[in-house]
Amino acid sequence: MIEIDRITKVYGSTTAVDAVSMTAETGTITAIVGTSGSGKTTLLRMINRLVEPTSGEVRINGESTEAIAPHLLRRRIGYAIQGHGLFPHHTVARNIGAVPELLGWPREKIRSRVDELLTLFSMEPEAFRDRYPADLSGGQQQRVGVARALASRPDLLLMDEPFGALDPIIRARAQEDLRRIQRALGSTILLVTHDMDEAIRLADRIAVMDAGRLVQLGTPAEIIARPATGFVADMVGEADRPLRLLSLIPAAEIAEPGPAEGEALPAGSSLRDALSACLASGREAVAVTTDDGAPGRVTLDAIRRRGELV
Ligand SMILES: Nc1ncnc2c1ncn2[C@@H]1O[C@H](COP(=O)(O)OP(=O)(O)OP(=O)(O)O)[C@@H](O)[C@H]1O
Repeated sequence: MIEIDRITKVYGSTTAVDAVSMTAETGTITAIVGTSGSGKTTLLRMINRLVEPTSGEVRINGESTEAIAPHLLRRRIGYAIQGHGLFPHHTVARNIGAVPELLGWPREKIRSRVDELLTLFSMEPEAFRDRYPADLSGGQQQRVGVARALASRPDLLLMDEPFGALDPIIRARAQEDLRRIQRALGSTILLVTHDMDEAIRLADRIAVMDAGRLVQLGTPAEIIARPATGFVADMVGEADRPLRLLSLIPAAEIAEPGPAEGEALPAGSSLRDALSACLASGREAVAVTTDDGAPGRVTLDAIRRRGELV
Protein backbone atom coordinates (compact mmCIF):
# COMPACT_ATOMS: atom_id res chain seq x y z
CA MET A 1 0.00 0.00 0.00
CA ILE A 2 1.14 3.55 -0.75
CA GLU A 3 0.32 6.15 1.90
CA ILE A 4 0.79 9.83 1.15
CA ASP A 5 0.55 11.84 4.35
CA ARG A 6 0.08 15.62 4.22
CA ILE A 7 2.79 16.00 1.59
CA THR A 8 3.61 19.62 0.76
CA LYS A 9 5.98 21.44 -1.60
CA VAL A 10 6.54 25.17 -1.38
CA TYR A 11 8.57 27.10 -3.96
CA GLY A 12 9.08 30.68 -2.70
CA SER A 13 5.58 32.12 -2.61
CA THR A 14 4.01 29.21 -4.57
CA THR A 15 2.58 26.20 -2.76
CA ALA A 16 2.82 23.67 -5.60
CA VAL A 17 1.37 20.83 -3.50
CA ASP A 18 -0.62 21.67 -0.40
CA ALA A 19 -0.93 19.00 2.33
CA VAL A 20 -2.13 16.19 0.06
CA SER A 21 -3.05 12.92 1.78
CA MET A 22 -4.22 9.79 0.03
CA THR A 23 -3.65 6.04 -0.05
CA ALA A 24 -3.43 3.62 -2.94
CA GLU A 25 -3.97 -0.11 -2.45
CA THR A 26 -1.47 -2.59 -3.83
CA GLY A 27 -2.44 -3.79 -7.31
CA THR A 28 -4.53 -0.75 -8.24
CA ILE A 29 -4.22 2.14 -10.69
CA THR A 30 -4.75 5.64 -9.31
CA ALA A 31 -4.96 8.47 -11.85
CA ILE A 32 -3.98 11.98 -10.71
CA VAL A 33 -5.94 14.46 -12.81
CA GLY A 34 -5.93 18.24 -12.90
CA THR A 35 -5.35 21.28 -15.07
CA SER A 36 -1.89 22.55 -15.95
CA GLY A 37 -0.01 23.82 -12.89
CA SER A 38 -2.25 22.03 -10.37
CA GLY A 39 0.74 20.20 -8.86
CA LYS A 40 0.36 16.70 -10.39
CA THR A 41 3.97 16.28 -11.51
CA THR A 42 5.36 17.75 -8.30
CA LEU A 43 3.23 15.31 -6.28
CA LEU A 44 4.43 12.36 -8.35
CA ARG A 45 8.09 13.39 -8.14
CA MET A 46 7.95 13.74 -4.37
CA ILE A 47 7.06 10.05 -4.19
CA ASN A 48 10.40 8.94 -5.71
CA ARG A 49 12.20 11.97 -4.23
CA LEU A 50 13.13 13.54 -7.53
CA VAL A 51 11.61 16.51 -5.68
CA GLU A 52 12.21 16.69 -1.92
CA PRO A 53 9.02 17.49 0.03
CA THR A 54 8.92 20.63 2.16
CA SER A 55 6.92 18.62 4.70
CA GLY A 56 4.85 15.46 4.98
CA GLU A 57 5.70 11.85 4.36
CA VAL A 58 5.23 9.00 1.88
CA ARG A 59 5.17 5.38 3.06
CA ILE A 60 5.48 2.36 0.79
CA ASN A 61 4.22 -0.81 2.44
CA GLY A 62 4.63 0.94 5.79
CA GLU A 63 8.22 2.12 5.20
CA SER A 64 8.89 5.86 5.06
CA THR A 65 10.68 6.93 1.88
CA GLU A 66 12.75 9.33 4.01
CA ALA A 67 14.57 6.32 5.41
CA ILE A 68 15.73 5.15 1.97
CA ALA A 69 18.57 6.81 0.00
CA PRO A 70 17.01 8.46 -3.09
CA HIS A 71 19.06 6.44 -5.62
CA LEU A 72 18.02 3.17 -3.93
CA LEU A 73 14.42 4.33 -3.70
CA ARG A 74 14.35 4.99 -7.45
CA ARG A 75 15.43 1.41 -8.15
CA ARG A 76 12.33 0.25 -6.27
CA ILE A 77 9.97 2.66 -7.98
CA GLY A 78 9.49 2.52 -11.75
CA TYR A 79 9.15 5.85 -13.55
CA ALA A 80 7.75 6.27 -17.05
CA ILE A 81 7.43 9.68 -18.65
CA GLN A 82 6.06 11.22 -21.81
CA GLY A 83 8.54 10.73 -24.63
CA HIS A 84 9.77 7.55 -22.85
CA GLY A 85 13.33 8.81 -22.01
CA LEU A 86 15.10 5.75 -23.52
CA PHE A 87 18.89 5.66 -23.82
CA PRO A 88 19.42 6.16 -27.59
CA HIS A 89 22.75 4.30 -27.78
CA HIS A 90 21.55 1.21 -25.94
CA THR A 91 19.58 -1.64 -27.47
CA VAL A 92 15.99 -2.36 -26.46
CA ALA A 93 17.24 -5.23 -24.25
CA ARG A 94 19.77 -3.01 -22.43
CA ASN A 95 17.20 -0.28 -21.98
CA ILE A 96 14.68 -2.67 -20.44
CA GLY A 97 17.36 -4.39 -18.36
CA ALA A 98 18.90 -1.17 -17.03
CA VAL A 99 17.54 -1.33 -13.47
CA PRO A 100 17.96 -5.13 -13.04
CA GLU A 101 21.57 -4.61 -14.18
CA LEU A 102 22.07 -1.92 -11.51
CA LEU A 103 20.56 -4.29 -8.97
CA GLY A 104 23.12 -6.93 -9.95
CA TRP A 105 20.71 -9.53 -11.32
CA PRO A 106 22.44 -12.47 -13.08
CA ARG A 107 22.65 -12.04 -16.85
CA GLU A 108 20.33 -14.96 -17.61
CA LYS A 109 17.64 -13.66 -15.26
CA ILE A 110 17.79 -10.23 -16.94
CA ARG A 111 17.55 -11.81 -20.37
CA SER A 112 14.50 -13.87 -19.50
CA ARG A 113 12.83 -10.87 -17.83
CA VAL A 114 13.44 -8.73 -20.94
CA ASP A 115 11.95 -11.42 -23.18
CA GLU A 116 8.99 -11.91 -20.84
CA LEU A 117 8.22 -8.18 -20.90
CA LEU A 118 8.65 -7.83 -24.67
CA THR A 119 6.23 -10.74 -25.12
CA LEU A 120 3.73 -9.17 -22.71
CA PHE A 121 3.89 -5.97 -24.78
CA SER A 122 3.28 -7.97 -27.99
CA MET A 123 6.81 -7.32 -29.29
CA GLU A 124 8.52 -10.48 -30.57
CA PRO A 125 11.78 -10.71 -28.53
CA GLU A 126 13.79 -12.12 -31.47
CA ALA A 127 12.78 -9.19 -33.64
CA PHE A 128 13.11 -6.39 -31.10
CA ARG A 129 15.68 -7.06 -28.39
CA ASP A 130 18.72 -5.98 -30.43
CA ARG A 131 17.18 -2.92 -32.06
CA TYR A 132 17.92 0.68 -31.06
CA PRO A 133 15.21 3.15 -30.00
CA ALA A 134 15.54 5.14 -33.25
CA ASP A 135 14.52 2.01 -35.19
CA LEU A 136 11.18 1.75 -33.39
CA SER A 137 7.86 3.51 -33.95
CA GLY A 138 6.67 6.02 -31.34
CA GLY A 139 4.21 3.47 -29.94
CA GLN A 140 6.92 0.80 -29.69
CA GLN A 141 9.30 3.23 -27.96
CA GLN A 142 6.58 4.04 -25.48
CA ARG A 143 6.02 0.32 -24.77
CA VAL A 144 9.73 -0.21 -24.22
CA GLY A 145 9.72 2.78 -21.84
CA VAL A 146 6.94 1.20 -19.77
CA ALA A 147 8.58 -2.25 -19.94
CA ARG A 148 11.80 -0.69 -18.63
CA ALA A 149 9.94 0.92 -15.74
CA LEU A 150 8.41 -2.47 -14.84
CA ALA A 151 11.55 -4.56 -15.32
CA SER A 152 12.62 -5.02 -11.70
CA ARG A 153 9.05 -5.74 -10.53
CA PRO A 154 8.98 -2.42 -8.65
CA ASP A 155 6.80 -1.86 -5.58
CA LEU A 156 5.26 1.03 -7.46
CA LEU A 157 5.17 2.42 -10.99
CA LEU A 158 4.88 6.20 -11.45
CA MET A 159 3.75 7.38 -14.88
CA ASP A 160 3.70 11.03 -15.96
CA GLU A 161 1.56 11.56 -19.07
CA PRO A 162 2.97 8.30 -20.47
CA PHE A 163 0.74 8.37 -23.55
CA GLY A 164 0.84 12.12 -24.16
CA ALA A 165 2.93 11.89 -27.33
CA LEU A 166 0.88 9.16 -29.03
CA ASP A 167 -1.83 9.60 -31.64
CA PRO A 168 -5.36 8.67 -30.52
CA ILE A 169 -5.50 5.16 -32.02
CA ILE A 170 -2.09 4.08 -30.71
CA ARG A 171 -2.93 5.76 -27.44
CA ALA A 172 -6.12 3.72 -26.97
CA ARG A 173 -4.17 0.53 -27.70
CA ALA A 174 -1.41 1.54 -25.23
CA GLN A 175 -4.05 2.15 -22.55
CA GLU A 176 -5.59 -1.29 -23.13
CA ASP A 177 -2.15 -2.91 -23.02
CA LEU A 178 -1.29 -1.15 -19.78
CA ARG A 179 -4.52 -2.27 -18.12
CA ARG A 180 -4.01 -5.87 -19.27
CA ILE A 181 -0.37 -5.98 -18.17
CA GLN A 182 -1.11 -4.26 -14.87
CA ARG A 183 -3.73 -6.93 -14.12
CA ALA A 184 -1.38 -9.73 -15.16
CA LEU A 185 1.49 -8.46 -12.99
CA GLY A 186 -0.59 -7.03 -10.13
CA SER A 187 1.37 -3.74 -10.36
CA THR A 188 0.54 -0.68 -8.29
CA ILE A 189 0.46 2.39 -10.51
CA LEU A 190 0.10 6.14 -9.93
CA LEU A 191 -0.48 7.87 -13.25
CA VAL A 192 -0.59 11.61 -13.96
CA THR A 193 -2.80 12.75 -16.81
CA HIS A 194 -4.73 15.86 -17.79
CA ASP A 195 -7.08 13.65 -19.81
CA MET A 196 -10.21 12.69 -17.86
CA ASP A 197 -11.16 10.06 -20.48
CA GLU A 198 -7.85 8.33 -19.94
CA ALA A 199 -8.34 8.42 -16.17
CA ILE A 200 -11.86 6.99 -16.44
CA ARG A 201 -10.73 4.24 -18.78
CA LEU A 202 -7.70 3.16 -16.76
CA ALA A 203 -8.07 3.98 -13.12
CA ASP A 204 -9.56 2.18 -10.16
CA ARG A 205 -9.54 5.52 -8.37
CA ILE A 206 -9.15 9.09 -9.59
CA ALA A 207 -7.51 11.87 -7.55
CA VAL A 208 -8.48 15.35 -8.76
CA MET A 209 -5.99 18.16 -8.04
CA ASP A 210 -6.81 21.86 -8.13
CA ALA A 211 -4.24 24.56 -7.26
CA GLY A 212 -2.06 22.17 -5.28
CA ARG A 213 -4.88 20.58 -3.33
CA LEU A 214 -6.55 17.21 -3.61
CA VAL A 215 -10.20 18.10 -4.12
CA GLN A 216 -11.68 14.63 -4.63
CA LEU A 217 -10.56 11.01 -4.52
CA GLY A 218 -13.02 8.38 -5.68
CA THR A 219 -13.86 5.69 -8.20
CA PRO A 220 -14.54 6.90 -11.74
CA ALA A 221 -18.28 6.31 -11.20
CA GLU A 222 -18.26 8.39 -7.98
CA ILE A 223 -16.34 11.25 -9.60
CA ILE A 224 -18.75 11.34 -12.54
CA ALA A 225 -21.97 10.88 -10.60
CA ARG A 226 -21.09 13.06 -7.59
CA PRO A 227 -18.36 15.60 -8.39
CA ALA A 228 -17.32 17.22 -5.08
CA THR A 229 -16.76 20.73 -6.46
CA GLY A 230 -17.58 22.81 -9.52
CA PHE A 231 -13.99 22.32 -10.63
CA VAL A 232 -14.36 18.52 -10.62
CA ALA A 233 -17.64 18.84 -12.53
CA ASP A 234 -15.83 21.00 -15.11
CA MET A 235 -13.04 18.43 -15.39
CA VAL A 236 -15.60 15.69 -16.07
CA GLY A 237 -17.45 17.95 -18.52
CA GLU A 238 -21.05 18.66 -17.53
CA ALA A 239 -22.56 17.65 -20.86
CA ASP A 240 -20.55 14.42 -21.08
CA ARG A 241 -21.32 13.09 -17.62
CA PRO A 242 -24.21 10.75 -18.58
CA LEU A 243 -22.26 9.28 -21.51
CA ARG A 244 -19.18 8.80 -19.37
CA LEU A 245 -21.22 7.05 -16.72
CA LEU A 246 -22.77 4.76 -19.35
CA SER A 247 -19.31 3.89 -20.63
CA LEU A 248 -18.49 2.39 -17.21
CA ILE A 249 -21.52 0.08 -16.99
CA PRO A 250 -21.45 -3.31 -18.74
CA ALA A 251 -24.45 -3.79 -21.05
CA ALA A 252 -24.93 -7.28 -19.58
CA GLU A 253 -25.68 -5.66 -16.19
CA ILE A 254 -29.11 -4.41 -17.25
CA ALA A 255 -29.88 -7.01 -19.91
CA GLU A 256 -33.43 -8.39 -19.80
CA PRO A 257 -34.75 -11.57 -21.37
CA GLY A 258 -36.43 -11.14 -24.71
CA PRO A 259 -35.79 -10.83 -28.41
CA ALA A 260 -34.12 -7.97 -30.28
CA GLU A 261 -33.37 -7.56 -33.95
CA GLY A 262 -29.84 -7.62 -35.32
CA GLU A 263 -26.53 -9.04 -34.18
CA ALA A 264 -25.71 -9.23 -30.46
CA LEU A 265 -23.15 -6.74 -29.11
CA PRO A 266 -19.74 -8.29 -28.38
CA ALA A 267 -19.19 -9.51 -24.80
CA GLY A 268 -17.79 -6.77 -22.57
CA SER A 269 -19.67 -3.97 -24.36
CA SER A 270 -20.77 -1.01 -22.27
CA LEU A 271 -24.12 0.76 -22.13
CA ARG A 272 -22.52 3.52 -24.18
CA ASP A 273 -21.86 0.93 -26.91
CA ALA A 274 -25.47 -0.26 -26.57
CA LEU A 275 -26.78 3.31 -26.91
CA SER A 276 -24.62 3.88 -29.94
CA ALA A 277 -25.89 0.65 -31.53
CA CYS A 278 -29.54 1.66 -30.90
CA LEU A 279 -29.00 5.11 -32.41
CA ALA A 280 -27.09 3.77 -35.41
CA SER A 281 -29.75 1.17 -36.25
CA GLY A 282 -32.78 3.26 -35.27
CA ARG A 283 -34.00 0.44 -33.02
CA GLU A 284 -35.52 0.61 -29.55
CA ALA A 285 -33.41 -2.29 -28.27
CA VAL A 286 -30.18 -4.07 -29.02
CA ALA A 287 -29.39 -7.77 -28.62
CA VAL A 288 -26.76 -8.67 -26.02
CA THR A 289 -25.39 -11.85 -24.55
CA THR A 290 -25.94 -11.98 -20.80
CA ASP A 291 -23.25 -13.05 -18.31
CA ASP A 292 -24.60 -16.62 -18.21
CA GLY A 293 -24.50 -16.82 -22.02
CA ALA A 294 -28.27 -16.53 -22.57
CA PRO A 295 -29.62 -14.20 -25.29
CA GLY A 296 -31.12 -10.97 -24.00
CA ARG A 297 -31.65 -7.34 -24.89
CA VAL A 298 -31.03 -3.84 -23.62
CA THR A 299 -33.69 -1.27 -24.36
CA LEU A 300 -33.27 2.47 -24.93
CA ASP A 301 -35.63 3.11 -22.00
CA ALA A 302 -33.44 1.05 -19.66
CA ILE A 303 -30.30 2.84 -20.88
CA ARG A 304 -31.95 6.22 -20.32
CA ARG A 305 -32.94 5.29 -16.76
CA ARG A 306 -29.44 4.03 -15.93
CA GLY A 307 -27.79 7.17 -17.33
CA GLU A 308 -29.76 9.55 -15.12
CA LEU A 309 -27.50 11.38 -12.70
CA VAL A 310 -30.07 12.36 -10.10
N1 LIG B 1 11.21 23.84 -9.69
C1 LIG B 1 10.23 24.71 -9.53
N2 LIG B 1 10.45 25.96 -9.09
C2 LIG B 1 9.44 26.83 -8.89
N3 LIG B 1 8.14 26.55 -9.12
C3 LIG B 1 7.84 25.32 -9.57
C4 LIG B 1 8.85 24.34 -9.80
N4 LIG B 1 8.25 23.20 -10.24
C5 LIG B 1 6.93 23.47 -10.30
N5 LIG B 1 6.68 24.73 -9.89
C6 LIG B 1 5.35 25.38 -9.81
O1 LIG B 1 4.51 24.52 -9.06
C7 LIG B 1 3.19 24.48 -9.62
C8 LIG B 1 2.80 23.06 -9.94
O2 LIG B 1 3.58 22.56 -11.03
P1 LIG B 1 3.46 21.08 -11.58
O3 LIG B 1 4.47 20.92 -12.67
O4 LIG B 1 3.50 20.13 -10.46
O5 LIG B 1 1.99 21.09 -12.20
P2 LIG B 1 1.28 20.05 -13.15
O6 LIG B 1 -0.09 19.89 -12.63
O7 LIG B 1 2.11 18.84 -13.29
O8 LIG B 1 1.23 20.83 -14.53
P3 LIG B 1 1.38 20.35 -16.06
O9 LIG B 1 0.15 19.53 -16.35
O10 LIG B 1 1.42 21.62 -16.82
O11 LIG B 1 2.65 19.55 -16.14
C9 LIG B 1 3.22 25.43 -10.82
O12 LIG B 1 2.73 26.67 -10.41
C10 LIG B 1 4.68 25.50 -11.16
O13 LIG B 1 4.99 26.73 -11.77
